[in-house]
Amino acid sequence: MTAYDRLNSVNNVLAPPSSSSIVSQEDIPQKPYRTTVVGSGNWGSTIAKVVAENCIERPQEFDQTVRMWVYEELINGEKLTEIINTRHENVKYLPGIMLPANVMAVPNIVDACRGSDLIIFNIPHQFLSNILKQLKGKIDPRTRAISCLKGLDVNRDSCQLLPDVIFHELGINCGALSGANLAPEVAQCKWSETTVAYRIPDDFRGRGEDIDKQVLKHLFHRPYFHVHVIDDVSGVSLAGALKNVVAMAAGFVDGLGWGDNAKSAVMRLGLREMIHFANLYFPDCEERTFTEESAGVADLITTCFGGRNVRVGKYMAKNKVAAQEAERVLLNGQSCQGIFTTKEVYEFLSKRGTIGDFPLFHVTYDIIYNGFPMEKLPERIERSDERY
Ligand SMILES: NC(=O)c1ccc[n+]([C@@H]2O[C@H](COP(=O)([O-])OP(=O)(O)OC[C@H]3O[C@@H](n4cnc5c(N)ncnc54)[C@H](O)[C@@H]3O)[C@@H](O)[C@H]2O)c1
Ligand SMILES: O=P(O)(O)OC[C@H](O)CO
Repeated sequence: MTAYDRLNSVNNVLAPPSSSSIVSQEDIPQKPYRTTVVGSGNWGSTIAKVVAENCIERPQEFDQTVRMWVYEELINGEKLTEIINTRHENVKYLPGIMLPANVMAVPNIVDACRGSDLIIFNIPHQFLSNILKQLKGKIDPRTRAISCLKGLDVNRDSCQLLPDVIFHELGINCGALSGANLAPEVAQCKWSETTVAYRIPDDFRGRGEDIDKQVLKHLFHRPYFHVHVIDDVSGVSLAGALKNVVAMAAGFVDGLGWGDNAKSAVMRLGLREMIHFANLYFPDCEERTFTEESAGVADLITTCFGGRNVRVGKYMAKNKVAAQEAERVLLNGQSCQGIFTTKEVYEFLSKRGTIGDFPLFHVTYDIIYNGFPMEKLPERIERSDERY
């Protein structure tokens, strides 16, 4: 039985080898590209599964083993890495889904990334700086990266997009993957789209020698996961981060039982503020990424209907509890990024004196962090809506 047959007998998700799997001689690397996924949460494990399926299908292009860095923890006395490597299931963060046997869980971050041609970062963004500290100085600068994170890096003086943070800390070119992608649906091979953004770096080594857009498409595209590759790394990253703030507000409206019209109003203004934020602070973003790509409006819609952020917001409204309590009760260790991003966005905009231009972002912050009554959300939006 080949590796291909073995994987398919478990997951039944592989496309039969076809002419579309054939790559031109020029694009076949001398040594198949090695890939690492840094992160093994709900989305980290799902992306590892997607990538591992493609590695099996494309043995000339990709090394068969996909290393997945796992933040080690004990589950009923057993190491999570051992569970994944023997039972091929991430029982804590993606239960009920078989991972391909070529996903190899690795507990040491440096070992997981050593010799990789492409590192796919996929962790909750509050852990990124610590991860990058451990990798700094240990990664070959010819390595390339993709960030699947949805978040921002805000400190006293700046707001940075996460692919830029990865580039600054590790010196490696980094693109982004983001879209309307609720992990449990993608993990079950339910059809969806995503956006991959990548800019070819100045030191590109050539076809068959380096990661390019075709390589990324071959690595991420599945019959159930359609990839559109574009250049706008900033737009893809920023949209993925800001939609989580809007989803929190959509959750409040859900929890208050205000209905779909109210939720649509929140989403409309949210999209407007996302684009306004991009225009003010990241003018290299393309507006059409927000309005036409899966990473933009489609992600906003899915996240406001079925994501963890909206569920946390809803639970807060229904049960009158703090965001962190809702996250703890609902998510079993998974992370609600909107709690962090709402604060980071508020702090950044306040320092620049522009928070008044962002009434939805502002009131969402006040509800989560200052106990502002969520029933008064419409007043805050209405008053400020005429400012731009
Ligand atoms: N889950 C989804 O549906 C989904 C879809 C698209 C994008 N995303 C984005 O992908 C990123 C990763 O999300 P996720 O769903 O995989 O994670 P998650 O919410 O499931 O978070 C849990 C992960 O955090 C890890 N972790 C816990 N403590 C840690 C520590 N101290 N240091 C490092 N790691 C630690 C856990 O091991 C686990 O892998 C986020 O930016 C998220 O917004 C998520
Ligand atoms: O579950 P959420 O709210 O973190 O959203 C997950 C994805 O970002 C949706 O695309």
